[in-house]
Amino acid sequence: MAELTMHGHAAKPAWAPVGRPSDLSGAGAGRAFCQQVARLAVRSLHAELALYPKPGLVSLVDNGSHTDMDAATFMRSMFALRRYFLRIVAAGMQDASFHELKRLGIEAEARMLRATGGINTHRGAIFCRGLLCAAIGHCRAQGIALEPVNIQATLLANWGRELGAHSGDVHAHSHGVEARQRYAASGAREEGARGFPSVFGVGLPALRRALAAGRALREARIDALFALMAHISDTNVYHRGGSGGALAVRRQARAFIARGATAAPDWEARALASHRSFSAARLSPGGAADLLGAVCLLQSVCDGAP
Ligand SMILES: CC(C)(COP(=O)(O)OP(=O)(O)OC[C@H]1O[C@@H](n2cnc3c(N)ncnc32)[C@H](O[C@H]2O[C@H](COP(=O)(O)OP(=O)(O)OP(=O)(O)O)[C@@H](O)[C@H]2O)[C@@H]1O)[C@@H](O)C(=O)NCCC(=O)NCCS
Ligand SMILES: Nc1ncnc2[nH]cnc12
Repeated sequence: MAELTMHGHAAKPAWAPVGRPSDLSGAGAGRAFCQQVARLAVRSLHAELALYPKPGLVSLVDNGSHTDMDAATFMRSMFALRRYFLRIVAAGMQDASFHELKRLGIEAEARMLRATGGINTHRGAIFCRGLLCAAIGHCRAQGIALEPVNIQATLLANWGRELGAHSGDVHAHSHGVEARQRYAASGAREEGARGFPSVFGVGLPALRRALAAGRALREARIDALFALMAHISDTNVYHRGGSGGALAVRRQARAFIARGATAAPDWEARALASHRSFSAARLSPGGAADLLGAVCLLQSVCDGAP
């Protein structure tokens, strides 16, 4: 979205800078900004879903490792989250407390589960992208340039302390909790507590590098996904494949990257081979998929990408 290209405020936004939080309740510039970021957040959910091939993951082409959800399930979830993103950008603009963001996140999870008939499509996305939206809103309200480094710093400065202490009170028996207990694996909570270093320090740089090297957006997103798979501790992978599965995911992703990722002429065949082998083993890097979507959101907000 061209209007959101605001590196260091160099490009002119299509609306006046937001000065007053009261704009949010009316049809003013604040509301327009919230709507646009919410649209980009939903679009980032779609970008992640539409990307193919993604090892073991659901796309518009097939269901990968999943028997209980398909692209239609994700689309229903996506539409159910529109208002959440709008509200959480607005909350960030209005200096909301962590407690308020968490309340919005929990409410959004309930809406997602209603829309999908109880299937967890986007819990990780609700958490990570919700916090990013709040930080983007806060930056905007404070006149801080929408650059990745500022968004991450804003996230940590405003909600980092509570994120660090965010423990078992939401889902005491989640797959993430189980992975932590059984395998000492970190997951979404640890990512959040550190300001999503995998998004800012791994996924986004991989995507930008691929684009700078002249590759298309699709290839750049594949590179970002494999970079994330090689790097993160994905509790969804631990839940389905244990430590052996987690090791296999990292190894395959590293091998893909070592061969040049999407710069290699046969990258698509190798990504497809990973997709088939993950699907056969029921492995699903859902955490990496969520973080890839967050990368797509940041790229559209900070770089003005589609
Ligand atoms: C902090 C919470 C988000 C919860 O975290 P917790 O540690 O309790 O873990 P989970 O409940 O398991 O959910 C975490 C989801 O985050 C994704 N994820 C995994 N690893 C990482 C990672 N390293 N970094 C970032 N994100 C990660 C992952 O989401 C994807 O997996 C989903 C499928 O998961 P699951 O249902 O476990 O597995 P299935 O394969 O469906 O299992 P079967 O039943 O088929 O066997 C997939 O859809 C992706 O979304 C994890 O699921 C949370 O508790 C919390 O606080 N929430 C409310 C507050 C909130 O959102 N606030 C926002 C603003 S503060
Ligand atoms: N495309 C996808 N397939 C499976 N799990 C996911 N979690 C987030 N995106 C996903």
